[in-house]
Amino acid sequence: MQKTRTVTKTEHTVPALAGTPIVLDHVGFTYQAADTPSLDDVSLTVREGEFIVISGPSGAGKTTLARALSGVLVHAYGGDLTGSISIAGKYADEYEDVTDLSRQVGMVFDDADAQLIFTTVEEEILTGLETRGLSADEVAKKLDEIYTITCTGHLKDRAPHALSGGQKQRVAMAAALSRETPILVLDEATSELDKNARRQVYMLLKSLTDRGHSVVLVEHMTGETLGYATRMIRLENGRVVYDGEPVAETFTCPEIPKTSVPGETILSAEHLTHRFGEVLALDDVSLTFAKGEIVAILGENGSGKTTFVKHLNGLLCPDCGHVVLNGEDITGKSVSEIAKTVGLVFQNPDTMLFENTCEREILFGLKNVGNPDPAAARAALVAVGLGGKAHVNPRHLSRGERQRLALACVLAMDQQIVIMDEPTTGLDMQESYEIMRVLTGMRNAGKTILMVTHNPALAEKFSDRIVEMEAGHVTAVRGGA
Ligand SMILES: Nc1ncnc2c1ncn2[C@@H]1O[C@H](COP(=O)(O)OP(=O)(O)OP(=O)(O)O)[C@@H](O)[C@H]1O
Ligand SMILES: Nc1ncnc2c1ncn2[C@@H]1O[C@H](COP(=O)(O)OP(=O)(O)OP(=O)(O)O)[C@@H](O)[C@H]1O
Repeated sequence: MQKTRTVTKTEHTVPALAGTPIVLDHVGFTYQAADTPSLDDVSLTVREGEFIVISGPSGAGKTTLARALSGVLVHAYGGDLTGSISIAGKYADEYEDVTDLSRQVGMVFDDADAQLIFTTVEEEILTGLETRGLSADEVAKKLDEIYTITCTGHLKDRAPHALSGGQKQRVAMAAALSRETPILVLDEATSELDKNARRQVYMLLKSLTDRGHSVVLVEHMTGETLGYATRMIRLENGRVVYDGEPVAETFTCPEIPKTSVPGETILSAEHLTHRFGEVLALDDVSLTFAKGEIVAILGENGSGKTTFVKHLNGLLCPDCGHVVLNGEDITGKSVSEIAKTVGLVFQNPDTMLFENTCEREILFGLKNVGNPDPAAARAALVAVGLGGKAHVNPRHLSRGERQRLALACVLAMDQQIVIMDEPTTGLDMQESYEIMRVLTGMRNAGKTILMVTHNPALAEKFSDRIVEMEAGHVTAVRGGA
């Protein structure tokens, strides 16, 4: 039977202390569509000048905690809420709405697309600055500073929706920073940034906390935040299991034997060139891929990685050059024709999930290749650790769970070539290793795996070759593990 629930007002169990940025007192939350709580009796106080990093496995409740800390849980989500949330001296339900909250709390969530609404990058950033009552000179100076810090100046006249994934994240971050709110809550807001950009963001956040701002950052690459964060909170099953000094988290990297050697060439890209208007995204790129190998593609944001892989399954057609699959020129063929052999998991899994249960999601793809076998769908869910979620709506999964569901969809289709655009986004190191275990098993069975990643350590450890890209060019191809 369907339960009906609404958000209850937060209980005013502790005084909303003026001068204390955030206080959660015994907060519990169960989403309307869920049976178990996503937050369970969480109490914590965020003080001025703190830089808190929140870690935990996917589905632990980190995003839900970020929504509670920023107050949006009270104003934008249906469910059962217990305990009290106070922000900058007021209870969360005393704010009128999310806009009212946003004067105190800057929020950046992992889905940059949903946050970028203006027609140019400059407008996204200026809008925040203009809310602050600065003079025209001050606005111009701040704008320059933000461009420099977030490396977005060269994108200022571009349309935000037509940027690369990491470029969008940089702009969403720049827009939030421009408001200089006393509190910043960032939920996996650096997940698609290259390593250099991530470090720049951490440095910037540290400088804000040195000036008294409070920062809460949900992050899987916790090791990279050491030296910047002042406190670490680890969540598991909706509960705080660690709250203290930042520490290096330990993960066990599986030793997976390599039982195959790369075989004959299965796929080649020949002199691919692609322009988006003025932007030369790919410039004469040639690469070949063999049966039974894992190839990692690395490169800074906007270097052309996604554009390249979209040519390999027919999503993009080159201006010049060819794609050859199993000896046949497939340039210009449709995605559905190529899908029998080549599977692609997008950078943002949400763009490929639209059914109302996880099992149906996988069966949809299987129908397209003429094999709608529920047993194959279940086996794929088990392989990615979602065995218990067959009947759950994909929209009710956490980001990391959705990422794993997208992988299950291609796993079930059993294609010869699997391309994954950032397969471990939204996953912690342990879960990333588990994904690599699945991919390595496929490689050992003779399949070809291409993965775009911003995690050089994962690439070194698990790939047979590493391709490096820069400004639309391949700059290096070298051996991996
Ligand atoms: N809108 C929703 N409706 C129902 N259940 C939800 C909803 N959003 C999240 N959940 C469930 O709440 C639990 C916690 O999700 P949450 O997104 O907070 O986890 P997370 O730790 O941020 O995970 P990730 O690292 O994968 O993003 C998950 O089991 C998820 O399936
Ligand atoms: N639809 C589009 N319209 C215009 N320009 C685009 C479009 N998609 C990508 N670009 C531009 O093409 C270049 C390459 O983008 P691409 O998405 O391939 O980079 P990427 O290496 O995958 O980056 P990231 O690591 O940020 O995901 C970037 O300058 C980007 O702004």
